[in-house]
Formats: sequence, C-alpha cells, structure tokens
Amino acid sequence: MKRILLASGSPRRKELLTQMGCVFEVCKSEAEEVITSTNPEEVVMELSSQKGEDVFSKTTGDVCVIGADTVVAVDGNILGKPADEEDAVSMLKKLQGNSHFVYTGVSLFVRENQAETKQTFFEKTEVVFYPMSEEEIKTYVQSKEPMDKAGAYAIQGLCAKFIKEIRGDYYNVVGMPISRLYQEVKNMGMSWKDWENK
Ligand SMILES: Cc1cn([C@H]2C[C@H](O)[C@@H](COP(=O)(O)OP(=O)(O)OP(=O)(O)O)O2)c(=O)[nH]c1=O
Repeated sequence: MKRILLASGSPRRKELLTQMGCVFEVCKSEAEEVITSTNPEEVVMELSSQKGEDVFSKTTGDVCVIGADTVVAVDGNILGKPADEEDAVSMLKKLQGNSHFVYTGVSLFVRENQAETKQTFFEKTEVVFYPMSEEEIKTYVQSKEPMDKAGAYAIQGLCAKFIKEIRGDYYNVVGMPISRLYQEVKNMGMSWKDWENK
C-alpha cells in the first residue's frame, strides 16, 4: 500500500489533510524556491512542484508526495510571507478597499510499481476585507499571526473578524484545497481507501 508524504512544514496543511481522513507522514522540503513567472497560478504550481519533486527524489518504492504553495495576488502584486512587521503592514494596506485572490498550487508525485506520474493544479479563491484602520492593522501585526502567512493574514485566525466576503474554497485560503485534492486523486485513478487506511 502506498505511503503518502506531505512535503510541507505548514501546520495548517497537516491539519487539513488530517481533517480529510488522510493518513500521511510529514517530510518538509528543503528545495530552493525558484520563480520564473509573474502569473500567480504559474508561481504556485512551480513552487508546489519544486517542493514535491525535492521530497519525491529522495524516496524509493510506492509513494505519493504532495507539495503545495500559497500566495496572495492583488493589483498585479504577488504577496508571499512578509519579511518583517513593516512588510506585513504594507501587505495588509494593499488588501484594503479591493478584493484579492488567494492561489494554492498542489503537485502530486506518484510512483506505483516503478511507474511514475505527476499532476499539478491550482485553486483560486476571492476574498474581500472590511476596511481596517491603521490602528487595527498595527494591533493585528503585533499579534504576530501574519508573520508566517501569505499576504500577512490568517482567515482562520484573528483576521476572521475582518473578512467580508469569500468566493471559492475556504480551505484553499488556509493552504490546501481539500475537496479539489480529493477529486484529483480520484481522477488519477488512485483509490481513496489507500489514502485513509495503511
Ligand atoms: C492567506 C492565508 C495563508 N495561510 C498560510 C498557508 C501557508 O502555510 C502559508 C503560505 O506559505 P507557503 O510558502 O505556501 O507554505 P509554508 O512555508 O507555510 O510551508 P511549506 O513551504 O513547508 O509547504 O500561509 C494561512 O494559514 N491562512 C491564510 O488565510
């Protein structure tokens, strides 16, 4: 039976895969992240692929490796994780008065009976914030919650009180589009039972 490896150190992705009943091991990628595109969908697919490939290349035998990456896109800017608190404030300001998009790319690397297959996809969710005052932005950044999150916020955390609208998959914003992942696993001809029972 296949081993499922999550090539991510994100605690959110670990929680979401667990929520969908998946039994897996975490093996964080150490790949250098190289971006060659300015399109957010291409960027998240490139990065998820690099993370997945790095872990997959170190495995043998039957395995499925999952790589993922999340970015926020607003007005032609791609926002990853903030470098520092000042950067977090500037990112949150960019998200005011406008809707923005959250992209998560997912790459699946499968080896079964020595045959290797790969699938990469992305999911896009639109998010609208209520206006945040300078004071609210400052207080939120001081909470440190934004520091390891793309776009400098966590929809699932303290930032929830500023979320006005969302169109698309909520779980995609948190870092893993779980229903789409399930569909892709089935489309690749894998048995979901293998993902749940080991
Ligand atoms: C927008 C948003 C992002 N995030 C998180 C999901 C991701 O963990 C993080 C984006 O960073 P990523 O670079 O996608 O992932 P990571 O560095 O956390 O983990 P790894 O590279 O090992 O896979 O932002 C939230 O938790 N909530 C949100 O609302």
